[in-house]
Amino acid sequence: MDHCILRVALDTPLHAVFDYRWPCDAAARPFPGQLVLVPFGPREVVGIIVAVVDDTDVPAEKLKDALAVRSQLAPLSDEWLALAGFAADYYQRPLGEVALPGLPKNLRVPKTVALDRAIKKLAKEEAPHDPTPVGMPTLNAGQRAAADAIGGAQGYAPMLLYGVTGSGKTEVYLQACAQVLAREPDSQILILVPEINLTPQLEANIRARFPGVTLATLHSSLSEGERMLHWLAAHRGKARIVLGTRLAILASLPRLKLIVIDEEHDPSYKQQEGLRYSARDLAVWRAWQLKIPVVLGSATPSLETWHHAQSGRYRKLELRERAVRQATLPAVKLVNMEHDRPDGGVTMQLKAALRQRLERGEQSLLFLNRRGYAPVICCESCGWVSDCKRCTAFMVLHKGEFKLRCHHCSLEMRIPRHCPTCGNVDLQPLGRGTQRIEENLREWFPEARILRIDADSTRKKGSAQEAFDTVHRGEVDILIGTQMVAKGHDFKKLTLVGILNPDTALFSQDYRASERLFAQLMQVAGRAGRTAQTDGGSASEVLVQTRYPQHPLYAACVNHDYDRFAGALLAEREQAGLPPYLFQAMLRAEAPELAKALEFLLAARDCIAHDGITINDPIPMSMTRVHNVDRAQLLVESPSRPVLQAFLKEWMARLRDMRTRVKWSLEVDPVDI
Ligand SMILES: Nc1ncnc2c1ncn2[C@@H]1O[C@H](COP(=O)(O)OP(=O)(O)OP(=O)(O)O)[C@@H](O)[C@H]1O
Ligand SMILES: [Zn+2]
Repeated sequence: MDHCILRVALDTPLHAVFDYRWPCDAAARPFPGQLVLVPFGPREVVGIIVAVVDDTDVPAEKLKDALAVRSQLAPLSDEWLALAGFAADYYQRPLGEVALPGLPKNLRVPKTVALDRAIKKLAKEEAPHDPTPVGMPTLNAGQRAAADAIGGAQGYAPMLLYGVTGSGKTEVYLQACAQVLAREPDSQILILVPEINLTPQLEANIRARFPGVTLATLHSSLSEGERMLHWLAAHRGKARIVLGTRLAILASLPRLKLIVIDEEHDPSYKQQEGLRYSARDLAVWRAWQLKIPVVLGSATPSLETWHHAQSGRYRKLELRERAVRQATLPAVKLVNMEHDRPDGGVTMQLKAALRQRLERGEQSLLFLNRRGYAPVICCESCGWVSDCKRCTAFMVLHKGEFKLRCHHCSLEMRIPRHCPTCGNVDLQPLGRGTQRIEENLREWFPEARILRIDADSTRKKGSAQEAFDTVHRGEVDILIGTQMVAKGHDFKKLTLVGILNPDTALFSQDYRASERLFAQLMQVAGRAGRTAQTDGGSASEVLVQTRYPQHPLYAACVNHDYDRFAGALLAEREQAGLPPYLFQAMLRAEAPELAKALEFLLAARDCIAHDGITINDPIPMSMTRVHNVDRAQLLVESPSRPVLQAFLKEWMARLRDMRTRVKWSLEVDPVDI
């Protein structure tokens, strides 16, 4: 028998593809995109065939045989391989490290039991496809125009759906989907949401509207069995709508015809470890590659997207009003904490507003982006504070569990009974987290039904969903939560939002902080007043507690004036030479001692000529130490993306050759500076 050479991408940090021999006749060669089981060191691993060739430079005695080709699975398409290839190139990672983690775990194991079972199960479920939507509401003129623009778009068409909170962007997506599904019987649509908690609401909407359409979801809380089935349904073209979080951008979708990115401004679209990709940016590339439309929806678009919309690169579709008749944007009011001094974190004015809502049976939401009871405890007699011994951070008080916990390295300890340095027994919590506000609320409003939603209260699988359902059913009077409650949710009975302590972000050294704060405030404010007021109901309002009521960011919030605020920020960025007018990459280094990390970064800076590139000085990261390692960073900038990309490629090759024990990584288009 003859043989061929399979060139295989494997999930390893090595920047290479690996050749294997595969005995077969010329007519029965495997295809690129097929999965293959190969020996790799002492293990057997699954890789992706990227090419099938006749010869290899690997000497015959070293060349190993591939063990099995997964012929029961159709090959991943050339387009999918190109997408993974682009992501690998752009983010400077090996192809296998990008492509393989995008596949369900059960596909990447030596045994095929799970795969075979899933294939059988899917074959049994063959359902007729009927794209006819049911119960579609009548759209208002703005929604209609937007839905037609999206549904009717042909070829590569990036669009920004810029619609105020509650303007009914979801309906626009659904109607656009209906048009695409009706026009192209085989088509697939990918819808991304930033956060897993937003999937159930949208999933229910989609199922209700398209009962004859197969929907697959892809997010991190699926079991491996479910993930395999859903992934396979997408890969085989059976799932017509795929709804997922950022990882779904790498789903195999052979007949993809439309991509929707909801809440496109959300930082969760950026993966913050390993392959640090932006699902939004990859979505736009994927649309360009496939020559299909892509919609980015938001009430507070990212400045990158806004910039493209202003320059005409993206088409701007606008929804200026709330979708529900008589629902209006809430009145945003600033409460000056210098005059109305908060007691227990809440001002008199906000307390009165809460009481009024309670009396009327309406819901309120308090937003505080800090979980735990108090961010730190201290000794008032000697000044001791609860530092984490492993991080540049405080140990947060979790009173109910009698624990101090570091939110960065997860170190836990019992709350000390007395000060570790002076023995004083009177240790005080400083500042407030959501748990402490919850405790205060229960004291002030003993009759109210109070619910806290944050990462701590929703640890158990399914508990977040349960909590949100409770709110939707109207069984909560006051909801207190972190950014988890701020996004996308359509709370129908909410008429008051209180924002407790937003000021700290005003003085951050990260130039993106104000963009983020503004978006967050507008988003959380947007949860209020989403339905028409019945007679006697309260007008919806948002109270922002601040010490800086003069700050222009708050003025923009009061006026719901995203346009002007974004315009001003963009002008500032242009003047200061910052993204989106400049392109960046961040090299980070970690070592047990800061000096070693800085030393590596200095060597990295000096190891290469860099025309057209600015390399800044290495600096310690603002949170320098995490889990006993010190971290430093080096920012690289260029006004030209291609110039930066070419430089990074060469630079990374040099760094990989450099012998160092320092752990380093590169982030392209960093979001946290
Ligand atoms: N044409 C319509 N007629 C009546 N109600 C509508 C219409 N379109 C949307 N709605 C309702 O308006 C509410 C807000 O819609 P949706 O949640 O889609 O807003 P959104 O634009 O996504 O807001 P956000 O940016 O805050 O997430 C929903 O309750 C929805 O059912
Ligand atoms: Zn720590």
